[in-house]
Amino acid sequence: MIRLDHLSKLYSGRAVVEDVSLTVETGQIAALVGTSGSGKTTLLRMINRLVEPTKGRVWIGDTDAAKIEPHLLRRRIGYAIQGHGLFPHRTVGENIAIVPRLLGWREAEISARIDELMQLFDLDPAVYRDRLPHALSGGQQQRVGVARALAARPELLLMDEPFGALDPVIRAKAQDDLRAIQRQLGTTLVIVTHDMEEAIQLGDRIAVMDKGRLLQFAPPSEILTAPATPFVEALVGAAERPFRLLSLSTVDALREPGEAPGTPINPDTSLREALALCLWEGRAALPVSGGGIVTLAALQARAEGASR
Ligand SMILES: Nc1ncnc2c1ncn2[C@@H]1O[C@H](COP(=O)(O)OP(=O)(O)OP(=O)(O)O)[C@@H](O)[C@H]1O
Repeated sequence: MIRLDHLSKLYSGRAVVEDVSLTVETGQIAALVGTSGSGKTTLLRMINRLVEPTKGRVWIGDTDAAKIEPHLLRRRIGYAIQGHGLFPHRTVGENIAIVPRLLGWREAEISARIDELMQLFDLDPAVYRDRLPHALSGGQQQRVGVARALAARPELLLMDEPFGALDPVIRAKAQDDLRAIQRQLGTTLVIVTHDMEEAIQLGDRIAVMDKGRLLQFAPPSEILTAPATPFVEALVGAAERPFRLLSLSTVDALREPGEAPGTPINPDTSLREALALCLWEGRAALPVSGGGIVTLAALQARAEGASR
């Protein structure tokens, strides 16, 4: 668990983060969103003391972060940034090994960990381990950046726009991979993003920031259906809200008994995709593999939850 307790940062008397309190439970993902300059990066960096808070405290479990030497704290907390920040003259394997080495792991253990992470991120160690970062694609470099941040099995991972530079297809894949790996490892994750879709897709909770203040901290469905302020509503995008709400659940959630013609769709299909299929193909219901149907009426009723 990580708890931010009345955290503020002032530069020359001006608050860029103002009195922010929030708790991220162990194994959950919190996504920080907000306009440029709203204080997201500053807030994130106060967690690992790359920026020292002016007021307030950061609790990592029962430990007050202010009581740990910053360099020791940063070995416990993974940190991945846009543009990955890999050392260009060290191989992929050496990059991943940096924190385990600082922590004094045995070489055999480090080597096994490099292979394990590379496989987890779909990078064949036999091919990529001894390459320099420039001999990898941007998406691969980004994955190495995240693997490196996870190398020492941190309880907490901080990510600042980690997928900002990736094209939309690779980005979607990277998000899926991150979510799967995070679930598997049980890591607590705080991620800064400009992208509301990404926040909705990844966040168990979304923190919306504006001018240094936290406007709302709630699960995506609540941010979509009950935005706390007009600003949150605008950021979520009134026109897209029904679709974003539908993207949160799968067909399984609305499956009902019945039969419908056509090729059955997978129960893991998102409600958003199911609605698109109904509309494009002019159908009132779709069959679901394994039995049952999902109806256009049920999809519309669910989407209307967003505009209430
Ligand atoms: N070291 C610093 N000295 C003075 N002002 C700073 C410093 N670091 C950040 N700021 C100011 O604090 C405000 C918040 O910056 P921050 O980078 O936290 O915002 P952000 O929400 O992450 O923005 P972006 O999405 O553009 O990265 C900005 O107005 C920025 O200019």
